[in-house]
Amino acid sequence: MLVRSDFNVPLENGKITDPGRILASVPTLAQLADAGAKVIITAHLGRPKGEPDPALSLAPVAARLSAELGRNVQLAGDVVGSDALARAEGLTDGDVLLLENIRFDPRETAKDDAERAGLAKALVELVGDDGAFVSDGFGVVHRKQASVYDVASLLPSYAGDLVAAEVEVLKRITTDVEHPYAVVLGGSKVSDKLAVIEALAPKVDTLVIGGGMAFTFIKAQGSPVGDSLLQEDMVDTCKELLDRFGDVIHLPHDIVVADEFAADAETSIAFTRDGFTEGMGLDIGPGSVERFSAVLRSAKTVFWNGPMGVFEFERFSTGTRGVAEAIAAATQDGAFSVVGGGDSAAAVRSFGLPDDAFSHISTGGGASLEYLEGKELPGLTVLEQGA
Ligand SMILES: Nc1ncnc2c1ncn2[C@@H]1O[C@H](COP(=O)(O)OP(=O)(O)O)[C@@H](O)[C@H]1O
Ligand SMILES: O=C(OP(=O)(O)O)[C@H](O)COP(=O)(O)O
Repeated sequence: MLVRSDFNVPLENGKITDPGRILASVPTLAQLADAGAKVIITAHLGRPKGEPDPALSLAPVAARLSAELGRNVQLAGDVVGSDALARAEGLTDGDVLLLENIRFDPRETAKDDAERAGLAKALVELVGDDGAFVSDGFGVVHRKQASVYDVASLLPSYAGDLVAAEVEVLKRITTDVEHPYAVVLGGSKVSDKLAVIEALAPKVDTLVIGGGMAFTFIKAQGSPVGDSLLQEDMVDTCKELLDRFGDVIHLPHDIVVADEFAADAETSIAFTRDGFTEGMGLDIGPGSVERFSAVLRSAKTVFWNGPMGVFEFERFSTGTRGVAEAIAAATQDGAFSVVGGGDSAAAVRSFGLPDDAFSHISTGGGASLEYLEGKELPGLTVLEQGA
C-alpha cells in the first residue's frame, strides 16, 4: 500500500516544534498497518521553491511516527533508490516504511509530465502492481506532483480519512454559510493567496489581511514599506482588488517595524497611512489587533489562514495571538471556525490554545484556500477519476 502523507512540520535544529500533521496522519496509517498492509509512505519536508535542503531528512519524523504508531517505522536512505527497494522487498505484513524526503527527487515537482510519470512508476514498482494508493496528505492535494497526482492514475486510488474529513469541513464553509462571515489571511505565501481574495471577497462580510502579504497591499495604497516582504509584481493587482473590494478588505492601520529580522530586533510602531522607509514590518500593530479582534468576535463563520506576523519570534507574535484569541472567543459564542495551514496551526498551539478552541484545525493552508477559491485540486480530482 502506497500512502501519501504530509509531514511538512516546523523544525528547529532538527526538533519538531509542532507535530500536528504527524498526529493527523496517524489514524489512517494505524488503520492500514493494523489491518496487515505493508505500508510505504511518501512525504516531503520543505518549501516548493528553491533547491531542496539536503539537511531536511525525514529522520525526526520517522522517530516521532514510530512513537505515535507504537511500531517501528523504518526510514529509507533514499527515495526510490537501492535502499528503498531493498527495504520494500523485505517488508512483511503490518510493516511501515517511510521513504526519504520525496522532494530530494527533482522529478517529484517537475513540470514535465513524463519526468513525473517516471518517478510515479518507480514508486509503483516499490509497492507492486497489485498495490493501491491512499492519498492522505491533505496539505499537498493542490500540488500536481508525482507522489500526489501521477501515482493515482497508475494504481486504484482512495482518499484517506484525513483527506475525507478535511473536504467535509470545507464543504460546510462553501455552502449555506452563516453570516457574518470573516476570512483572515496572512503569512508569507503572497502569490498563493491573492487569487483567493478575488474569489472570496464577494462572498464574505469581512476580509482581514495581515502578515507578510499585507505589505503588497499597503504599497498599493501608496505608502512605503521599507524592507518588508513585498511582491512588487503584484502591486497593481492589489490596487485593483482594493478598488473593487475596499468595502470588505480590512488592512492593518499600524505596524510593528523591526530594524532587522531577529528575535531581539529594535522595534517601533508605524502608521500604515504614513508608511516607513527603513526596517521591516514583522507584526500588525496594537491598534490593528484591537480592531481585527472586535470584528472577528462578532463573526458567525471564520476561516483563518496565515499568521499576522513572524510569530516564531515572541516579540512579533502579539498580532497572531490576538487574532487567535478573538476567533476562539467567537467559537465559544457559537461561531464555526476553521484554522488552516501548517504555520497557523503551529502558531495557535504555541500559544497554548487547545485544539478544541476552534471548530476545525486544517492541515492544509494552500490546499484549503484553493478549495475555497473553487479551483480544481489535482490530487482530489485524480482520486475521483481513478478510485
Ligand atoms: N510580516 C511578515 N514578514 C515576514 N514573514 C512573515 C510576516 N508575517 C508572517 N510571516 C511568516 O509567514 C510564515 C507563514 O506563512 P504561510 O506559509 O503562508 O502560512 P501557512 O503555513 O499558515 O499557510 C511564518 O513563518 C511567518 O513567520
Ligand atoms: O506546508 C504546506 O502547505 P501550507 O503551508 O499551505 O499549509 C504543505 O506541506 C504544502 O507544502 P508546499 O507549499 O511546499 O507545497
